[in-house]
Amino acid sequence: MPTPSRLWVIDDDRAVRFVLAEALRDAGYAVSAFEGAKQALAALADEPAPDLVFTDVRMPEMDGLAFLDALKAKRPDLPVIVMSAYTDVASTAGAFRGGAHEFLSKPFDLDEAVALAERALPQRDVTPPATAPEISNELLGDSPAMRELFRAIGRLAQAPLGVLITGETGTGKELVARALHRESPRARKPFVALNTAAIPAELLESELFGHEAGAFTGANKRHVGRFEQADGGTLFLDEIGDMPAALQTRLLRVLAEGEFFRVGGRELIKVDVRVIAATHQDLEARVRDGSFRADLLHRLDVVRLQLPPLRDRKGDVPALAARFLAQAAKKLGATAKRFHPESLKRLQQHDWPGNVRELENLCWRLAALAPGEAITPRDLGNALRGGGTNDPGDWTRPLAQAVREALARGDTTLHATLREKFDQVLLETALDHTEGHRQLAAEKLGLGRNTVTRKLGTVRGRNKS
Ligand SMILES: Nc1ncnc2c1ncn2[C@@H]1O[C@H](COP(=O)(O)OP(=O)(O)OP(=O)(O)O)[C@@H](O)[C@H]1O
Repeated sequence: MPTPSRLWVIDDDRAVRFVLAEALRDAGYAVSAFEGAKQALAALADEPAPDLVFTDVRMPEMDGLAFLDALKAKRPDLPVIVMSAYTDVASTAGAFRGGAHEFLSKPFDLDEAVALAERALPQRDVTPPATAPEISNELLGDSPAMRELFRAIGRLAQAPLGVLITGETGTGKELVARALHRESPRARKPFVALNTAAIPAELLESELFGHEAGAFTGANKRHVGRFEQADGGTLFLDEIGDMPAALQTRLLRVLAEGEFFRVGGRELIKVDVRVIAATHQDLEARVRDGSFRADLLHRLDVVRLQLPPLRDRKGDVPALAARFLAQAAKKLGATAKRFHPESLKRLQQHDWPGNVRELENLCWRLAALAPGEAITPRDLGNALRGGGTNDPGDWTRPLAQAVREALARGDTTLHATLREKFDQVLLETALDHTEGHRQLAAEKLGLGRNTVTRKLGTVRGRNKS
């Protein structure tokens, strides 16, 4: 499996940064995002250079063109895409003079940005969404529940039945869907995944069914939807419980008839797609409260696969941990570490609310940060969530100091700016922790998803206008 190209996104606007990084990740790239050019330059000293960079121009500390100069001095061949809302000749010419590969004017279409990335990465091993990097992960597990699951996958892969995969977040629902596809007669055709919760409701319909040029403001070229992309193969609809009511109705019709119109289109599109849906929600409860259609549930839920949470199969923890440490070492080009037996015991005592994903993230952090070859309980104490020191005094003291200084300067907007900063740190850290997964970030912060979306700003809308 080729390693995905590594992309950097640098923008001080957190919303742009987030949606662009997310779109590029969806396209199969490994993406790191930075809020400023300085942070990106600092990262260049510590980690291998990326394959492609997207950078904004106007940023507070160091502007994108100065960054471009600094970057080109170190890496003359690295392609850089410069993004800006200022498309005057001076800015664009400045960018190209500085060696920019492309100029992307804001607001831009995310598809356009992804297409640009594709073109800017010549002769790379193309990793379309159908073979995103996670696929190299084989499902691992020796517990009775997992063995039963593997048998079910073997049986179900051959049958053209709808499958509903349920289980808490991070339990491996997507991995199971990929395995079902890989073992099926459709294996040579695409596997296309779409996370319903990650896409704003107003864009979801065109994401699923495509649109014709001019179908709505911002639709300047034809877009082929995920259903068409998955023709002959499998469409994985994650977080199906979050699908808006109108779209549930449309999806039901398409599933029943196997044909549809693109948004704004007249041509009837016929597809042969196996739909596998997943959810961490209790869909029966959603049917009862009227937010999910019973007939859609029945159509999707021909066979149900229930994934057990990691806390119910802690026997699988050591093998998973060893696998993740080995994978991380390989990616980081370092010698593999191992867990000290005492550390393994602690791992098995932990409750794993984020399931396998939480364990995987922990292993990656430890592979990078633990000082010795054997990971000690002390290393774990620092890395395991809930095991570290969480004294609120840690951050209130510097905050009080900053407030004192700002008051001394005569600042009168302190509450608004600090509150915004507070939200920003909270949201970005949570999104980073959940790898950009909004619903999960909202849950972890004890907020509603809508609140998180509102706080993040409606940048997609802004982008399209
Ligand atoms: N049994 C397993 N063996 C190996 N890796 C696993 C297993 N289960 C999950 N993983 C890894 O854990 C991570 C999370 O898995 P995945 O994305 O499939 O979870 P999910 O249930 O779809 O999560 P969400 O509901 O948040 O979308 C992935 O990197 C996946 O490779």
